Amino acid sequence: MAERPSAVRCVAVAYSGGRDSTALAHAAARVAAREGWRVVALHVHHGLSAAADAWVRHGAEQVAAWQAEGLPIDWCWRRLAGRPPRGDSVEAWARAGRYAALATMAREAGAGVVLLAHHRRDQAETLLLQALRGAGPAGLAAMPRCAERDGLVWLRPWLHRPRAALEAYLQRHGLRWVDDEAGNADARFARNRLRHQVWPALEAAFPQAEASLADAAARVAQARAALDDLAREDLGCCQVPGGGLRLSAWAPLAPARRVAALRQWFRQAAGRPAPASLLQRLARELLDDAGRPGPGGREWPAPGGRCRQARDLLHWEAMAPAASGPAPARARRASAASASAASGRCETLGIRRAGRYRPAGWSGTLLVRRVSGGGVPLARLAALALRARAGGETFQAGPGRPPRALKKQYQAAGVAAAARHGPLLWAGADLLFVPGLGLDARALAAPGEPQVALDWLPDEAAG
Ligand SMILES: Nc1ncnc2c1ncn2[C@@H]1O[C@H](COP(=O)(O)OP(=O)(O)OP(=O)(O)O)[C@@H](O)[C@H]1O
Repeated sequence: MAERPSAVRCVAVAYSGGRDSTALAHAAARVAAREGWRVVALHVHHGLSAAADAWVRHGAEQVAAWQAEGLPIDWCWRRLAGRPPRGDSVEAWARAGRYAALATMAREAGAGVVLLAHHRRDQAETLLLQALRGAGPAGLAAMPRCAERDGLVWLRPWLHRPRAALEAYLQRHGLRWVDDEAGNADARFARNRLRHQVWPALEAAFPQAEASLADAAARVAQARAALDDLAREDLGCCQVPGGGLRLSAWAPLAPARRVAALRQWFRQAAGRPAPASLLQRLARELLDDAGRPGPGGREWPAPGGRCRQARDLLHWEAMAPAASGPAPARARRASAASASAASGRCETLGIRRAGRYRPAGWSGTLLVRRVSGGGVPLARLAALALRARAGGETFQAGPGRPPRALKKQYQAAGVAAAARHGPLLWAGADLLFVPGLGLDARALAAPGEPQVALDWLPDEAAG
């Protein structure tokens, strides 16, 4: 039999202890027993509910009971640190922390795939909630069955399965689960209101609601993929090397395609989705009444930075995020990044694949090579800021070594002054790469993550 890729030898299941992920963890462990894999059940304690300690105990006991039955399943859990910042959405904070913790645990366990227990009812609810928020195609496509993120494959194997099928599975195998009764009843959360106040009436009036809404989401997902392709093609015709958007090439597009190309451009440049209001403003304000690019020198603030028009080009300028929390190293890095930004020399570059890149404003070529170890995660290059040294930056030369001032690192490594020219590469407040020194050890990818090595070739050496 052909050797299985190592990524599937250990499969992780995001296991809340609730009904759906209990069924999924059990089913995955049974398949793993047949196929000779291992499963690791990953649980996140959000530190938000008084009952969360009991859920951890339940999970550990359940997994031990499955082990005693001979199922190849391990248990791993982590507690999130901190609290949601004042005024922020508790749900969004918990979701972001949960996915980050799941990714870390999966990598540590050597799993390349993480299974999530969402099913067809969850998908139908997601579509409705997105519609009620006024979402566009990206939101209405609801949850993808499969996504690659942080070097992991996130899979929802039961996304097309009716909720009733999961209930039948639980009954058939006599499985027990925990209910987050307080959390599920909390009417502050939109999903709970939908579940308790709307869904029973909806299903009584439209018995096919679950299936039809999930189908609709799948169709929107297809349409969205096609629109994204078109937007990428359009963008390809108006983007310049270095990432800027050439407005004279963008202006002749039909209005809806202009917005789609802008959305695509922003996502690539800023590494996050554009707020709908920003897209509307840009689409309205970038062109004058005659449909020509307006005068340059204008800027539009945006989350994480700003869009700036310089004559015929629209650029993205990333700003260092405000340091969250007391970590002094982070604060130092952030202030170095903003000092660097303040020095005025900042270009942006979005890299999605290996190749040679010539960023505008710098005399040289950035060489990006796929490597299997010792590289930086490719995903971190999606929105790079290229800056000159501004003083105050620190660089960590190797894992386990202390970060030290860049100047000291150059001296220690004996890098000649001439070889120090070139841009520092930043992702947000994190320094990734320094010409002459290489990758900062804090930016190194985890084993198995898609990663690349970087080299800066000044023009005389670029060839
Ligand atoms: N605390 C958690 N730890 C690990 N995985 C989780 C956690 N909460 C949710 N998940 C994963 O995300 C999926 C969807 O989350 P959701 O909040 O809908 O689940 P739940 O209602 O808490 O639990 P379940 O889906 O198991 O009934 C879960 O099925 C599970 O795979």
